[in-house]
Amino acid sequence: MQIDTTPIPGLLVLTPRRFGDARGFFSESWNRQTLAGQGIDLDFVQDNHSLSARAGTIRGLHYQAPPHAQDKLVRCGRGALFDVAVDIRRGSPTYGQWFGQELSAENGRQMLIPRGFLHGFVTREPDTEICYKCTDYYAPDCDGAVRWDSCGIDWDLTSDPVLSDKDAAAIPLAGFDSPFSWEGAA
Ligand SMILES: Cc1cn([C@H]2C[C@H](O)[C@@H](COP(=O)(O)OP(=O)(O)O[C@H]3O[C@H](C)C(=O)[C@H](O)[C@H]3O)O2)c(=O)[nH]c1=O
Repeated sequence: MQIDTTPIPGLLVLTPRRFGDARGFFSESWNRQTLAGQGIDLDFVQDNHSLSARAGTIRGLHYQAPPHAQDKLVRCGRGALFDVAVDIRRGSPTYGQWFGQELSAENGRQMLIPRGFLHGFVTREPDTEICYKCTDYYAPDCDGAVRWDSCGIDWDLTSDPVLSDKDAAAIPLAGFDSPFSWEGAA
């Protein structure tokens, strides 16, 4: 597994090795033992999968607050998307900074997003599917959202995004009272 750092501490891009042959390829998209040997030991308990029919669909920016904060390992199963994480760990030297990465079925890249980040993505193709593992279960009472257009993210949109009502009504990052701190405490 190739592990690349990003300008934001803790936020990583993982690229599994692909074993190609005449049929196509095989890759291990996650192996806990292998990654623990590379210093990444996460216990995923839930696997999520969503399909977005239209290119230009934005889902996010979401977080799940403590005590049910989630680390996420995100990949694109079909199509292509631009995956974004925003650091909202109070006291972090990169608080409010964002990083984005093109994830596609073709490039096989994954984003490893620690708890303490907002997560969102915009689809680049129709019928794009995202699959991501989480280290805690869905907890609706801890679910939160920040406006997609309030963090200075360059989404590279060519038209208005497709949004859920929840995302369209989300609060801006300015004035947001983050439940996360740099030391990882709630
Ligand atoms: C997240 C989640 C949702 N749901 C149900 C609740 C709703 O009835 C329905 C759609 O939920 P939502 O509109 O929040 O889905 P997304 O807009 O794709 O939200 C996700 O997208 C961003 C990018 C994320 O990183 C989060 O995992 C998550 O917030 O699925 C569940 O049953 N379990 C879950 O874990």
